[in-house]
Amino acid sequence: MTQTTAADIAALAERGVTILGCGKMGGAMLRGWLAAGLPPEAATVLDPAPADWLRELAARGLRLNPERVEDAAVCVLAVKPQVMAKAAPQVAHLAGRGALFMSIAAGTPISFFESLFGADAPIVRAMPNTPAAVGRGVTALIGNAAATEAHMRLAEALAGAVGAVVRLEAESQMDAVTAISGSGPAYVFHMIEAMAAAGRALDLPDELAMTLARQTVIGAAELARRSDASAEQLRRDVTSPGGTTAAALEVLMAPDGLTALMTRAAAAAARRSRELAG
Ligand SMILES: NC(=O)c1ccc[n+]([C@@H]2O[C@H](COP(=O)([O-])OP(=O)(O)OC[C@H]3O[C@@H](n4cnc5c(N)ncnc54)[C@H](O)[C@@H]3O)[C@@H](O)[C@H]2O)c1
Ligand code: PRO
Repeated sequence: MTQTTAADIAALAERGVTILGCGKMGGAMLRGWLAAGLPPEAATVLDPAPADWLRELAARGLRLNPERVEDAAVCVLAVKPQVMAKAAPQVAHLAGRGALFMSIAAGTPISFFESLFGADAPIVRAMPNTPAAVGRGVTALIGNAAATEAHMRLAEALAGAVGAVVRLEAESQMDAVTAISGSGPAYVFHMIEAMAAAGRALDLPDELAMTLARQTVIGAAELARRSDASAEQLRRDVTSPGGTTAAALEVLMAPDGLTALMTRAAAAAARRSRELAG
């Protein structure tokens, strides 16, 4: 894991960061960088349908859809995998300026970007997640052969400004990473929905069921964050022998319970990630 320093952000601010596609994920990362001290004028956004908050930031110095981007320390590629081939050529010239390319697109392999930008261009493939918007993301990354240790540190500085960072040993791990941490926040949000639905099935009113489910997930996550105890120990701490939790866990931890279901779900996500590679 890497910690981002104010000096890292200052270095990025010098040559700027360009974001190609600033929707949910690119936007979440940009929010985190701005909160970490990146000045708006150091950010350039290329997006044909920018959100209102980006237009507002443009009034405070952010460069929005300039005719041409002259330079960037880092160019973040954050469009959907399906539009990458159409969108990425507009920043290909930055390879000649020594920019580091950082793709967050699911499924899209480094080789795809090498064919666009050249194998000499430093390219980092990263998989962040949306809690980056509140500085609680986790990003896994790996570089191509042209990415030096300095490039990797730069990518880690950017990702580290919005949460934890892990370096992968092989690009082949990326499909599994995407299935666990990239898509994972959606599983947790669905857990809130599922718990609320279970509460309604037990005759709780809608709003009360949702409040209890949401606050329970928030509280459990915060406890997991602050505690040194393992997830297993934290689970045991809730579970009185012969009590209510034990009764529920007998269902959830059955051979066809949550682990089996989660394993199937993550396998489906990893399969889809491999398919997106084309
Ligand atoms: N959403 C997530 O949780 C998440 C997590 C990790 C990685 N990713 C990856 O991030 C990328 C973006 O996903 P998202 O969820 O933010 O999607 P999104 O649709 O919210 O954002 C994509 C943005 O790209 C813009 N765009 C479309 N065509 C463009 C073009 N030609 N040039 C520039 N911009 C263009 C769109 O206007 C939009 O704002 C995807 O590749 C996805 O795999 C997403
Ligand atoms: N969102 C993207 C998707 O669903 C990638 C991980 C999270 O494809």
